[in-house]
Amino acid sequence: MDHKTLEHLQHLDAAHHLHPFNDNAALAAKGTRILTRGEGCYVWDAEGHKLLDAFAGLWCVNIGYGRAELGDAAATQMRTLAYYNSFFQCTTEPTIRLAAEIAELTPGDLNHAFFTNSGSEANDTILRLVRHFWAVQDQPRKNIFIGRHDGYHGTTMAGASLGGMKGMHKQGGLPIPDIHHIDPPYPFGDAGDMDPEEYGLLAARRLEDKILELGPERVAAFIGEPIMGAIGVYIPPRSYWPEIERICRKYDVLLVADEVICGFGRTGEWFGSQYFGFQPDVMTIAKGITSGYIPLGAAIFNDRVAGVLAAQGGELAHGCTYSGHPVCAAVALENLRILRDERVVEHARVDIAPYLATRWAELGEHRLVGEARIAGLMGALELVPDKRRRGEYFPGRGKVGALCRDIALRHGLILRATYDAMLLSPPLVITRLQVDELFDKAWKALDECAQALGK
Ligand SMILES: Cc1ncc(COP(=O)(O)O)c(CNc2cccc(C(=O)O)c2)c1O
Repeated sequence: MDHKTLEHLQHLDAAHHLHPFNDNAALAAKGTRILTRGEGCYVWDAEGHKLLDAFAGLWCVNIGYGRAELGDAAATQMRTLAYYNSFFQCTTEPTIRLAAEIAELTPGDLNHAFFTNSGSEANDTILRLVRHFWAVQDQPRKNIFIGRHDGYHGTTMAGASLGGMKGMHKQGGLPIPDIHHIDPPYPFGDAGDMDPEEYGLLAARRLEDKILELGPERVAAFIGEPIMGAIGVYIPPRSYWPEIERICRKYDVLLVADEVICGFGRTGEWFGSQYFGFQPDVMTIAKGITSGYIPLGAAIFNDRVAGVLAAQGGELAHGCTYSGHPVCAAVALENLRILRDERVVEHARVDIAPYLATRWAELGEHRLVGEARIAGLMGALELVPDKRRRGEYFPGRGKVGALCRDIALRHGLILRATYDAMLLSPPLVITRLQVDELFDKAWKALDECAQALGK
């Protein structure tokens, strides 16, 4: 793109486009980066920079960029039937086939899919339908949801309320009533010298304390990300989720796994609940179901919940115009075919994840890194002022993360920064050679960042 066109587009963007999760005034002054092309694990911007996208867009481009088969699937469906709804006792073939495929892929008896446009809407859906599930069984007061502080479940009123991000609650008077939070499992910042598995049990038992505080007869469900992504890839000890599941079963609290990030291979298993060995009653998905090529989300219910809603729930007063959109469903089916036929998840688990873990641990040797943690193909590097003093952060938490992210970009590497943690989430199709390239660029960025800090 020539410079004149780029400047003109940046001007139009500043004048007319409100970016999500951005300081739009600062961005308008700086001018937005414009991405123009993607291929495999790389994207190019309008100035011709080739960038290794170690964040897969936004946790989502699992099969990598440039897979024309998905565009072909969209075009074919669009030409045949670009849209029809699932409202008036009807639907479309790709929608049916996708619901059946999800039932096959998800663990246990998660056999019933309600389609949405996003992960946020999927979490809105489970809040409404789980409350309805208890109400039609004469327990309308069993309507409280428990989530985690710092959890992320989306940006809608319900999604942001189920999440525990205080900055989001401040904007819009959240959380909405009857949503409570417990502290998350964050070993690096919270476990001190505790044995990791002991810490996992301690963190899980916060849920039992909260249920007993509120009264089991009031608590409808617990929602959590198997690994908390947006806050900084908080990987719980192995003991955490089985204990959460035991507590939920003990008090008949539904267990909701938010698999928007962890789903479709991110951990090396198809789902994060399989990685940690627990069975959700309800699951929400988005991102990897289409590898980000087209918007799609879904709330998946087990036979118990779907059975009660069908038998006693009457007409479900809930749905979006595009629930089960045929073009989105057709693209998702092609995405899942590639994941399955090319054994992307298995290859990621068996070959790439172990190699990535080795190289990621080497980055943990850097003088700026307090902890390098990883599970499957999602990880974090905690940047600290002194790696010998655990739990001590840089002043103005987040500034160093932003600096390191910007330096990495100059080296042609995209990593996300949350506070002073550098987050990793590459396409699942990343090769060993590209992992080496990621390592080299990340090491250079850490060195330059350390030098800028006088370390
Ligand atoms: C666990 C989880 N649940 C729900 C959502 C909401 O999905 P939608 O965005 O499709 O409504 C998400 C989304 N995850 C998300 C969204 C935006 C930014 C970042 C970040 O890490 O900066 C992460 C997510 O990570």
